Amino acid sequence: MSGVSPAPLVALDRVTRRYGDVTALDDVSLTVGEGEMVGLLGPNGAGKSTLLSLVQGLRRPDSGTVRLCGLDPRDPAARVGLGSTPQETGLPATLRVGEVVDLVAGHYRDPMPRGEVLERFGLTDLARRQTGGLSGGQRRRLAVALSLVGRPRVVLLDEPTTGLDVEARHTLWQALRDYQAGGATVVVTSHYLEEIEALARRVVVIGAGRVLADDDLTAVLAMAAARRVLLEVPTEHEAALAALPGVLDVRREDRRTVLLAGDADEVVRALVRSGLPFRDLEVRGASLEEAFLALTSGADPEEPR
Ligand SMILES: Nc1ncnc2c1ncn2[C@@H]1O[C@H](COP(=O)(O)OP(=O)(O)OP(=O)(O)O)[C@@H](O)[C@H]1O
Repeated sequence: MSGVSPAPLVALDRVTRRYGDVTALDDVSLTVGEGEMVGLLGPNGAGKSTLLSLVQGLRRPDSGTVRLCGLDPRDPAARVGLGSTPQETGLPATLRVGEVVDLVAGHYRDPMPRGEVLERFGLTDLARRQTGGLSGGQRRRLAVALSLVGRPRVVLLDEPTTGLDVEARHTLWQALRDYQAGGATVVVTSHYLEEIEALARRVVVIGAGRVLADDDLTAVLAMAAARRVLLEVPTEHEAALAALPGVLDVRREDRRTVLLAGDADEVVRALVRSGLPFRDLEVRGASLEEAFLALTSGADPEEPR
C-alpha cells in the first residue's frame, strides 16, 4: 500500500494534447503517488499511449502541465528515475540477451546485476542467445526487463503483454508485481481488463481522451459488470424507465429502448412492479466501454442516442 505520499511522482494537471484535429487527451488531471500500481484501462485510441509519452517527455502538452518526480519530464534529472517500455521495442538483433542487459546497465550508476534481471524475468537460460533468435514472447519479456535495469522509481509500461501466451503473461505479471513490491511506482496501460486486474489496485479508465473513472479495482470491476436491458415501450414511458431504481442510463436503439443497469435483476423486478407496458425484454452484457461511458456521462436520460 502506498500510504501517504508527500509529492506525486507523476502529475498531470488539466492536460490537453491534440494531433491536428484529433484531441488525444482532453483536460486530463491525474496524480500517481510513490509505490502505487496504477492501471490505465481504455479501448484503442483512448489516449493511453499519448499520456505515457507526455510523462516520458517525448511529447509536450498543448495546454496544462505534466510533472515527473516533481520536474518537467524533459529535464534529464526527472528521467533518471524512469523506466519505460513502449508497445513496440527494437532490440539489436545480433547482440546476446546478456550483452543487451549489460549495454543498458552501462547507462546507470547502480544497475541491477545481470543475473538478477534475467532471473526475475525467466531469461536466465537465454543469456547467450542472440536477441534476433528470440520468440516474440521472449523478446517482450526482455524489453520489459530492460526497463527495470536502472532500478527506476517510476515504471511506465504500454500494453506489456499484448500478444503473449498465458505462461509468458503470468511470468511478466509476477516480475512486475515483485518489482513494485520493492517500493516502485508502476503505471501500466492495457485494453484488457484481465491484465489490469492482475496488476493494478487502482484503475484509471480512459475513453476518448478523458478520465472516465478513477477508482480502486473492486469498484471498477463492479462497473464493468454492467448489463443492458433491452425492451420495447411506448416512447412516452421512457422518462419513467429512467427513474426506475438501478437504471444507470437510458438510450434508444432502433425500435427498442436500452437500459443500462448495474444489477439487471433489480431493474427487471422494478420494471414489473411499475406496471409500465413493455414487450420483447432481453438482458445482455454491456461492453466495457458502454459501461464506463454510461456510468460517467451522469446517466443523462434526456439524451437518448
Ligand atoms: N502521431 C499521431 N498523429 C496523429 N494522431 C495520433 C498520433 N498518435 C495518436 N493519434 C491519435 O490520438 C488518439 C489517441 O491515441 P493513443 O495512441 O494515445 O491511444 P491509445 O489509448 O494508446 O490507443 P492504443 O491502445 O491503440 O495505442 C487516437 O485517435 C489516435 O489515432
